[in-house]
Amino acid sequence: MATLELKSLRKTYLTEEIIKGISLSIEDREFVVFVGPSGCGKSTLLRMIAGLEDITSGDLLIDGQRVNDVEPGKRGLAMVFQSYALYPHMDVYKNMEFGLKLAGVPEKERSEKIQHVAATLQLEPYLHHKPGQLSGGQRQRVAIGRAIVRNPKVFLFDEPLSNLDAALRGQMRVELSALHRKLNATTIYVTHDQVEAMTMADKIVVLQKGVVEQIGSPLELYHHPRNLFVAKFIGSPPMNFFSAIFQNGGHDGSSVQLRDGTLLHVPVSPPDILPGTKITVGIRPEHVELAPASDDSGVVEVIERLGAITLVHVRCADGQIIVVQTDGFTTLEVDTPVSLKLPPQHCHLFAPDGLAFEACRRHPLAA
Ligand SMILES: Nc1ncnc2c1ncn2[C@@H]1O[C@H](COP(=O)(O)OP(=O)(O)OP(=O)(O)O)[C@@H](O)[C@H]1O
Repeated sequence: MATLELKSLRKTYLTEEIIKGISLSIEDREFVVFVGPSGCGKSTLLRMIAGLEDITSGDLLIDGQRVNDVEPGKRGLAMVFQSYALYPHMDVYKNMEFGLKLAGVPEKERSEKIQHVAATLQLEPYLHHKPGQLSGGQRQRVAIGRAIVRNPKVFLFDEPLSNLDAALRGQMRVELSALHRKLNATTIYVTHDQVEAMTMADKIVVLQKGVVEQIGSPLELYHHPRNLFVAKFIGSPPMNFFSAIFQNGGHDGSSVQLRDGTLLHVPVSPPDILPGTKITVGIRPEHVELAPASDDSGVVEVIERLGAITLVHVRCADGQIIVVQTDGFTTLEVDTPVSLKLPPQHCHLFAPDGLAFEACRRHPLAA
């Protein structure tokens, strides 16, 4: 059982503030992913939780106890690093045994734990191999096994899959999710890869420049991004954006005019902005509708056939490229003139400060 609470955590290196007052609660057994672009502070935040970095100000609570000054080994956490950090001269068994030995666990118990974890992670055939004789995925499993044998209250993962190739990353994502279900331990996972965040997390924390941009379930972030940053960061291929002019609005929605003159009435309530304000309309590739056209308002420039789906890149009259996701059977060809339709119920509106207009519709799964 482990809950964590971060209360206004701050971290300053010399004069530069890297973590700028982060507050969040992590529930028992939750799988929380910190995601954000390189340099946003996610590893620093994880290391502060692990006790590998001092906390400049704020409180860190584990199971309700303030642990700011508790040394790393006594926090009940285990961390898995991107670099695996295995001892090269020790075999797999000894790598997993090392921490247990230090903790004074008797030999019989050590052996039982290691055998059990090795079976869980399918590492039994490699127990007497050195790390240099293992593949990247196997090494990562050893690093995870070394964390598991210590039976920590909380697992911390710092970009554990980024040294693996794409296929292995996909496989390890599934394995880690299954492992989390089996171990049921609170987990904090750092990545810059939004696909990892979307596929593994119960809760995603999107960070930028040391502040939290949004916290929510994967689908909440996908369907209801709080601002332009989250809308751009979550989703692959990313959301399309158009500039538009806000006309007027009320409780039932907002009227906006696109650059080509099209009027849209989008069912989201406007913030306090004036008619004539320049805003941004966003729509995901799977929501844009394509139709054959006789004029040259849009032309298919590139077609990416991915099997089950096809991504159609359309060049609009103003030169902007819009990506449209269609099914795998589309007969469209490059250079075909097409028109784009933006169903208003799927449009997101963002005010000049980047904040999303208040959503008055909810996606059924984005609780
Ligand atoms: N020991 C340090 N001294 C000074 N600045 C540091 C130190 N460690 C990290 N930083 C700075 O803090 C910022 C956040 O770094 P951090 O490693 O937490 O980012 P990140 O989001 O994990 O990035 P990445 O995905 O590239 O690992 C960066 O600008 C980095 O240069």
